Formats: sequence, structure tokens, C-alpha cells
Amino acid sequence: MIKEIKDNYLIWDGCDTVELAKEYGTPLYVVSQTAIENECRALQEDFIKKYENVHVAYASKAFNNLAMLKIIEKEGLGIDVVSGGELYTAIRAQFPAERIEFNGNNKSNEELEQAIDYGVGRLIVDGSQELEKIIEICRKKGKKANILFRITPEVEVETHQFISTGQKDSKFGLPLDESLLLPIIQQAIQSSEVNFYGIHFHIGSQLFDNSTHLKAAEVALQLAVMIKGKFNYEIKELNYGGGFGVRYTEDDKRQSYAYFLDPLMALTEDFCVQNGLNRPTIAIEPGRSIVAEAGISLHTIGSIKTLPGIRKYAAIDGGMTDNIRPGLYQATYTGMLANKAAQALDETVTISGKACESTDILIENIQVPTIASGDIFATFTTGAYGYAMANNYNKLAIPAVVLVNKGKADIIVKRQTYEQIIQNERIPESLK
Ligand SMILES: Cc1ncc(COP(=O)(O)O)c(C=O)c1O
Ligand SMILES: N[C@@H](CCCC[NH3+])C(=O)O
Repeated sequence: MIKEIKDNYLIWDGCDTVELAKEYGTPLYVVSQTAIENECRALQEDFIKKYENVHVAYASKAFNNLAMLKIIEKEGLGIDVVSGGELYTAIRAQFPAERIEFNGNNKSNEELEQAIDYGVGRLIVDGSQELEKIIEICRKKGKKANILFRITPEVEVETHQFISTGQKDSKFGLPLDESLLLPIIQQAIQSSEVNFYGIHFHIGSQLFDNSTHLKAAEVALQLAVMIKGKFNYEIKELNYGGGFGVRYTEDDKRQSYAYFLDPLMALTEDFCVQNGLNRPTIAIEPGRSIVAEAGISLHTIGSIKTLPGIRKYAAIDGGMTDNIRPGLYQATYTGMLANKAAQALDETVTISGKACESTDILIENIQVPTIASGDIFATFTTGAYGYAMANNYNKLAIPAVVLVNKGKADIIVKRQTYEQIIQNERIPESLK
């Protein structure tokens, strides 16, 4: 059990959250190593051990830092990175290069050189200009890169519009247009600077229905048949992306990995048999589902305001700076008072952040025990895209991250200091 309640306090992976708040201060991200490992092991059981010739690349954008990458490495998964900064972190964590995949719709020359120098396992190419750049860099360096092309499979997913990526009008990937796709695939096949591995898609995030992955897989498989027909070339790999939904509130009915992957693998195997293809390697790229539910955020309740006949606001010492998702996607969360965890819920409050934005509301109308300044509020499911999207708006410092594991706690990211926030600022001579 990751979450427990003992003596009226919330315990997270064996650690007393009220003690953690005291020791490390708030706002604080608390991430359970056990929960992350459980997710990795579920992927091992439901996918890696169950099927031959498959692999998982954790989409590290969800939560990218040295300690997290070490956990992922030890659990035997690969990673997906999307920037020089994420790749740099992976290099500093000594993450095995061959297990790294590099995504992104606008990789710079510097980023591509960094990736090719480190020898990343796969570059997921997002457009024809990028292929040209890769070929040129490989030629210059005398190296060969393994590439997949990201396509937009033109499926509409059921999720917030802002986190949907597989629709026709998308900045990501190559459109399903033969006049664009076929020449660049031919170029990749013929190039001696790249190994053309195959096709990649990622259709969106926080999905609960497996049907869109299935539709998209069929599109990618049809493309594999077309490539074989036109160029007598069998692709080696298909990457079906990530997007598996997690439980933020009771309305989210989380599905197992098997719910998504068993039908996907069955469809793939059947399709390949029927169309005379060797079944390619199948890769997936889950981010959120590996780390979201492992993480909670702790905040201290500060100012409390009652607007008669309207609502009661309780403000936390952070907000959209450490969790931008409610402001950005109207994302919903749930939480509890960590220091009153066993008490009756007897009032309804709205938890607001402290940023100077009206949209900085963490949770509207949540039931809590009688709330007071100084209480510790724990928000659940903040492990993914929380710390990862933290920012310095209003010059608030990025909180610390503590990794907890069966009663032991260790800091993995220190709290940012004000000095660090302004360390790159300069007063020009003309203003002195
Ligand atoms: C290319 C790519 N792969 C994987 C992911 C991970 O998605 P999720 O965190 O929903 O599993 C994303 C983000 O949506 C992505 O853009
Ligand atoms: N950051 C988003 C997901 C985007 C995933 C990347 N394509 C979220 O918090 O839901």
C-alpha cells in the first residue's frame, strides 16, 4: 500500500507526509519509488515478458531527472527524450545510449549532433527537413543513425483538445499524404547515413479507450504494407506511442496496460500474418502512467477567506507554478488534509494557488475537515507533468522533490533558491 492513514496523518510509501513537510518545507513533491517500480513491473508482465520483440521507452518529459532515469534504467526500460536538456540529463545519468529514443517536432542541429554523438538508439524524425539535417550530420561524423518517421494517423481521441496529437491538423509528425511520405521514406531507405527502422505515432494523452490506438495501429500497418509494395522493404519497428490514462479523480477509470496492449498486439500479429509481413518490433512510449500516481504534492494552507453565500477559499503556498495542469487543461485533482487524514469531512472549500492569476485554482469545491491555516494539503496524482512543467512565474521557487521508498526519504531535487532564480540576470552598465 503506497497510501496509508496512521494516527490521523497521511503516510506515503511508508513516510509520514506531515513530517516530510516539516523537514523539507512546502511546497514539496513526494514521489514513491515503490509505485514507479510497480508500474515498470506491470509493463514487464503485461508487455515485455508476454510478447517477444517489444520494448518500452518511458516518455521522460513526464518527470525527467537524474534519480528517475536511474530507476527506469534499473527497471530495464528505455527512455524517450524530446530536447537537448532531457538528453543532457540522460547523459549525466549515464543512461545507456542504445535505449534512448529522441522525439520532437523541431530538433535543432545542436540537439541532433548531441544525440548522434551520444549514439542514441533511435531518432524519431518529424519531417523532411529533419531527415536532411540528420543525413548531413551523419555524413560529417561518419556515423549512421537509426530512424523512424512519426506520422499523424488522423484519428480523433477523446481527451482534452490541448493534449491531442494524432489529428490531421497537428504540428507533430508527417501527414498521411503519399506525395510527401513516399519520397522521404524512399530517401531514408536509400541513404547510407541512416537505417530506416519504421513508423511512429503518438495520438494523445490521458486516454481510457483502446479503440483509437487500434485505429492508428491499423493506419501504420497499412503504411508498412505500402512501403513493402512500393520499395520491397519491410519495416523493422512500429512505435505506438503512449497516452494511457491515469486516475486523477474517481471519474477516471484507469485501465490496465493489458487492456490497451493485448488487442493492439493481437491486431498487429493478425494483420502481419494476413498481409505477409514479418511482425516488426513493437515499441510503446508511456510517460504519465508510469509516474503520475506515484507522486503527491504537499502545500501549507495559508490565507483562508469566506465569501458569504459564494464560497470559502483556502490558499496554498504554491499553485500553477508547481502544477499548471488545472490552469492549462482544466484538469481536475483530488486531495486531502494530510494532518487531519482521519477526520470527518465537514466543510467545502476551494483550494487556490498564490499566483496572480484568476485561473490559479487547484481544486474547486473539495470536502475537507474544518480547515485552518498551517494545515498540510496533499494533492494526489501529481507525479507526471507537475515538477516537469514547474515554472518561476511570479518568481516563485521550484519546489524540492523527495523520493520515498518503504519508509525512507531522500531528496532528489533540491528546492530552488531566490539566488538561483536570478542567477542569470545582469544589470547593464548603462543602468548602474
Ligand atoms: C511523442 C510522445 N510520446 C509519448 C508521450 C507520452 O504520453 P503519456 O504521458 O500520455 O503516456 C507523449 C506525450 O503526450 C508524446 O508526445
Ligand atoms: N503535459 C501534458 C501532456 C502532454 C504530453 C506531451 N505530448 C499534461 O500534463 O497532460
